[in-house]
Amino acid sequence: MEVAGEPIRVQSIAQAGLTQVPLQYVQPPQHRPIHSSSSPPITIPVIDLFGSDPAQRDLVRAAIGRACNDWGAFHVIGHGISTDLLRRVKRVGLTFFNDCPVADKVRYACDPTSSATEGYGSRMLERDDTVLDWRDYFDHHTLPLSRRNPSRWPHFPADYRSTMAEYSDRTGSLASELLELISESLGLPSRCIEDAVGEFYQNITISYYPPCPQPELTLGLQEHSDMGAITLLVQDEVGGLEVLKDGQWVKVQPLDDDAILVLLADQTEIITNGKYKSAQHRAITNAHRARLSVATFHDPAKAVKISPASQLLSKSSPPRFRGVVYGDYVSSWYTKGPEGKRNIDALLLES
Ligand SMILES: O=C(O)CCC(=O)C(=O)O
Ligand SMILES: [Fe+2]
Repeated sequence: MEVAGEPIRVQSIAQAGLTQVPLQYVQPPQHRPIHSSSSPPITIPVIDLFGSDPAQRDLVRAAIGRACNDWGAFHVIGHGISTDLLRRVKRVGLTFFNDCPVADKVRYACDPTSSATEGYGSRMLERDDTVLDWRDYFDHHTLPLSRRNPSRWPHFPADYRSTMAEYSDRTGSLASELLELISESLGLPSRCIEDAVGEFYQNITISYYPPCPQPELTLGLQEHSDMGAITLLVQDEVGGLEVLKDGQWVKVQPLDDDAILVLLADQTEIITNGKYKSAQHRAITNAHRARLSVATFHDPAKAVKISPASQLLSKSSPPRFRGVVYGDYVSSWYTKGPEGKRNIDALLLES
């Protein structure tokens, strides 16, 4: 089932045909998903970017402002990334997980002794005592170009590396355009958030959630908000992502192939002084079908200090967060665990 000495991959457990999940994957009752059809009948906003048509910019900016305010998450269409590329990125990911033998996959294993290293893995946190996610992943370091080394990515299928590189370039530009619109929606200069973040450190994580014999006891990915500035996410048609809205978990229904989900992440919440909140989300599992998602994270460099934008501060609007060096934020996230939004909450100043 496993190559000797290699950490367990969830896909191998799923393929062993167990009827019960191993205990390490069983969530405590308060974190178990409620598997019912009673998800609130509300859906995440869908915003058409109209291919960046300047004539539509006012309209788009206003829609983005509302979605950031109400949800911290929204779908975009009309974003200029071709449906063909979105399909290809999901297809190469799925082909790697489904069709590459385990012995080949583990050649790309990430370093299990430290967090966020590039490659094929399963555990997210450094702590040993946490409940494990029902998920395997492949993490790619994609931007800046000095970090990008496609020889560390799967060689199979043949177009894997070129597809990921193309997708990285396209999502990097889209993230930049979205941060401009988000800044403008708060009356800030277009480059305000991007200037605070600095050059993007982009990572792309393909998550693979095998079918799970006990979906009611497990989570594919525990509840968290992403730690960087902005995440762009595509998922296949299976579904399983949920976003927390006013204390309720709302299913993010997969849309047509061309929609991309935008999730505001913690550094944007800090830079906007809490005017926009990062989206808390999680992935649930199902008993029947494997699910795939591709998350593209845009983060500051580790040395960058993030603080609320000065333009948003005044006597009547004091800073709500302490400034933080991004590398320290990341270390604390991986050692303490996300537990919802505990890491950003720890930076809140008394008001
Ligand atoms: O699989 C998903 O839909 C969510 C993935 C995610 O939240 C993440 O990788 O941070
Ligand atoms: Fe996430």
